[in-house]
Amino acid sequence: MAASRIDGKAIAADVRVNVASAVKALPSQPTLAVILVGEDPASQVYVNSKIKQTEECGMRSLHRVLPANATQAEVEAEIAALNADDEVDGILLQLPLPKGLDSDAAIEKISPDKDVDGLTEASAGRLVLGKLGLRPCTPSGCVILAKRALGDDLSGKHVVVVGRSILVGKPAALLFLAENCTVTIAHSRTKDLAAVCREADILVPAVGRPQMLTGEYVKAGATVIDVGINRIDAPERGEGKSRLVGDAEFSSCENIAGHITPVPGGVGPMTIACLLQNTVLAACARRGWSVPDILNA
Ligand SMILES: Nc1nc(=O)c2c([nH]1)NC[C@@H]1CN(c3ccc(C(=O)N[C@@H](CCC(=O)O)C(=O)O)cc3)C=[N+]21
Repeated sequence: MAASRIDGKAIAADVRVNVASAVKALPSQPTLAVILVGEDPASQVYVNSKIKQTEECGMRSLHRVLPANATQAEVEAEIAALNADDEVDGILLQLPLPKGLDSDAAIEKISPDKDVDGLTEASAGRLVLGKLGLRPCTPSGCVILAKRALGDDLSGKHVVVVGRSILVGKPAALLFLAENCTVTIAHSRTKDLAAVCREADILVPAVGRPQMLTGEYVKAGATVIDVGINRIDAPERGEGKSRLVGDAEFSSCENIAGHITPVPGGVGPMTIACLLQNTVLAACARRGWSVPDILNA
């Protein structure tokens, strides 16, 4: 029997509706600042959709564009100015930066209070220590999707995260651990990866290899939350055409899994929804407002 699809697009829209109601309940409008360095077309598309969705949720958005040949000091000066601007609640530095710039060093300049991507050392430390803080967006989206499929209580579920990246794999493992899951982090050196993956109640492929995890990696009835967004050639659609696929091979996994996220329309839209939610949370923490109930659900 085919797995039921977890509709990330619809669930992200639900999250944004909640964010918009939360914004209405606040004393004033939160502001998200997005810094784009260079003219990478894919980054421009992402940034534009972040700006559009920020405004649709009733928040202010600031857009800072630096040329591709900007220096490290210029990028960091822009961050410093936004840190110092009391109107700004969240700062997002669009990644990747052009070659020659040090993104780790730049991210570290973002005030942890405004770190809506959850990527600074302070945010990572708070996550590890179980302290209040801003959580990385893609992993938060994965937890929300798993809860929509399985219910809010994930305790005791065996989660296998495949991939140990700083951006996704590691923080996803920690967020599922905070939900009282039993967590395994598998990676390129894991022995008999398929057998490890077949132990998973919730399988989270986050390796960046198109369609690597086939149905053989999935336990019958398991939930697959596919983090991969890979663009591959699609000659069947015509010369030079491409399409997006996940790290899981959808057609074979769909026959075995109980629930599965599609790509596109799965984790991707949740990343931006969680960014908007983080902006509200950052505004509340910075300004001493209580978090509207609708976001505590
Ligand atoms: N500081 C920073 N924070 C980020 O969160 C960040 C970043 N830099 N740089 C780039 C990556 C990528 N990313 C995506 C967000 C949404 C979709 C998304 O909504 N994708 C759609 C498909 C979009 C399409 O059709 O191309 C989907 O999966 O359905 C994808 C990718 C955020 N990133």
